Amino acid sequence: MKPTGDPDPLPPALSSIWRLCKLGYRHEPRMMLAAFVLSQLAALPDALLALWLALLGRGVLGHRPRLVLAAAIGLGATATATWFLRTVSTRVQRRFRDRVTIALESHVARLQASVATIAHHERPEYLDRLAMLRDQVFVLDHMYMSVFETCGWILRLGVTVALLVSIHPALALLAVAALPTVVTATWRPGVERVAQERAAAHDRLARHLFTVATTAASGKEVRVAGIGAQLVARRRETWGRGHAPVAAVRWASAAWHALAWAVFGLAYVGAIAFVALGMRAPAASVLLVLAAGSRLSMYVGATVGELGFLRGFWVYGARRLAWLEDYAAAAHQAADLPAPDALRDGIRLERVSFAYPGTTRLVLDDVSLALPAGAVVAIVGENGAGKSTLVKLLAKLYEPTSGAIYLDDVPLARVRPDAWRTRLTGAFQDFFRFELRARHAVGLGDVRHLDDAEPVGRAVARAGADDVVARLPAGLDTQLGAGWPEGVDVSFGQWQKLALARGFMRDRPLLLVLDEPTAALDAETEHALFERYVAASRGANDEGRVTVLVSHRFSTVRMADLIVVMDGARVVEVGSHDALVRRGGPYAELYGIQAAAYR
Ligand SMILES: Nc1ncnc2c1ncn2[C@@H]1O[C@H](COP(=O)(O)OP(=O)(O)OP(=O)(O)O)[C@@H](O)[C@H]1O
Repeated sequence: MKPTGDPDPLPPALSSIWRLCKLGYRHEPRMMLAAFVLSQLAALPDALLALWLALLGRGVLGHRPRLVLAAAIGLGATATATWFLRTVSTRVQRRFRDRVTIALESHVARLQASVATIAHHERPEYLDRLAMLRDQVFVLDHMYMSVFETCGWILRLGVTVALLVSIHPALALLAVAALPTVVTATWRPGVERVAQERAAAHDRLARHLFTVATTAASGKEVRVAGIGAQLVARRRETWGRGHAPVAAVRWASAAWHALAWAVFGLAYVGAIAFVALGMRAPAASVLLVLAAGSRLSMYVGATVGELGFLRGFWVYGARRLAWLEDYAAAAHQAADLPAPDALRDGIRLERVSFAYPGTTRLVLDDVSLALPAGAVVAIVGENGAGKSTLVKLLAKLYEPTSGAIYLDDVPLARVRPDAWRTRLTGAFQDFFRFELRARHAVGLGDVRHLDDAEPVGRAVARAGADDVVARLPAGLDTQLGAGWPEGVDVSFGQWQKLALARGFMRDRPLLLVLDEPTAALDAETEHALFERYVAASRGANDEGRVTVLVSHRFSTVRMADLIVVMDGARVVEVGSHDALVRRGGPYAELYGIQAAAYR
């Protein structure tokens, strides 16, 4: 299974449920066993109620006081045992669910984070699956209860059918008459789910519009543009468009289900007539058929209801989870090598082409390139030329569609993503604002040193972010983000400097990627920063670290050892600043335009 291929089918239902059960058992073996056994025990007394009623009838009609007493004691004990076992079972189940929910949530979060590429964050069909799984994970613990309940109902059903067969074997047909309800109940959730999944894209859009209309991040632009009312109206319309077909499917499936219940109702009346008039059975037997038959309808209803619930909701949650497990495992399987300790020759791209998952347009087209060990390489080109994409491929956030990247002679595709990530660091133009204490917002760049003052201070200095920290009321201990108690907001440029510091946390990376991390800073600050950084990079760099810098500012770019010029998904020129200027090609032209603007 290739992470960037067609959307993989979901794994089969039964094996997914079994995997989820094993997962629960691995985390909470004793609680799970106790919850299961208690739920089955709680089911038994209830199923025997019909038997006590029949005995009671026989005792009363036959004037047998002992039988009446035994049946009355049996009825009393059943009621008490039902209440007691249900109470204990509910408590144990609640504890089991609380614990297993935490385990499941952590499992899903770990799986998502462990998927090396970010393709699954960008493909609509995967996003829909993940969105549904994220919603369901908080309630996936109910699936265990649903499985236990189903077993309990089947147990009750078995006991009840046995009681009916003890009167006449043909009465087992009453259970057969309930089959149409089983069919419709298992069919309904499937068709409803398909309709719901079709509406998932509308749901996601509706939720996105709601977030845009209500959150602080977009608040300023929404108000200035005055689009609040339109956003609300579009949200309502999107939601309606997604849900009208779902409602239609629900009505149709409900009609079929009602028809199936009518079939069972007729069979029930027929069974009573058969025993009372056809067999001329004693009144106690008729009583048993009446009680057991009515219970049978309840048990069949509950079993199919639970099965339907299991199938319609929990099974798909379990299947999505199993899919995510397989997806994460497949992404890891292909990569079995450790990251190299040092680069001897450098990083090589051989005929690399790339189209974003779910699209066919090549945004990198047959790119071959050598990034020498120890070099500072700048990538330049117009907007959309493919610079950031190239950086993302080097960071193994995506795999090339064709061609390969090599670290010396080791294919990057074979290097374990987690191992490669420990040897690379970087800062991106679309950095994330971690609203934590400033120390942690920087320290996250190397979690091993999250709380170490010295490495954090060094990274702040390297990024030239001392001035940002100096202005924070409590220095590195300041909470960032105005939405938090005592939190402060900082400017975009200040956020960017902190993100840059985060990128400088790792001490000896093999690859440092700087994808326009200073776009919000003025040209002079950027220039000074890189001058310092390039000098440091050319100094102690035994590991052959390659620095890749994407920038639109030629005053910075010219400092690089090697400049790669990209245009329309292709590399059009490679060389040093002087060589490229002498050559008089696209680089010289772009440089000339920018230099003239500054004169
Ligand atoms: N996640 C994505 N899915 C689909 N297409 C994408 C995605 N990200 C980028 N693209 C497309 O890939 C092409 C190259 O984008 P890329 O971000 O690599 O360009 P760039 O040279 O870094 O541009 P800029 O200078 O504006 O940052 C663009 O046409 C862009 O629209």
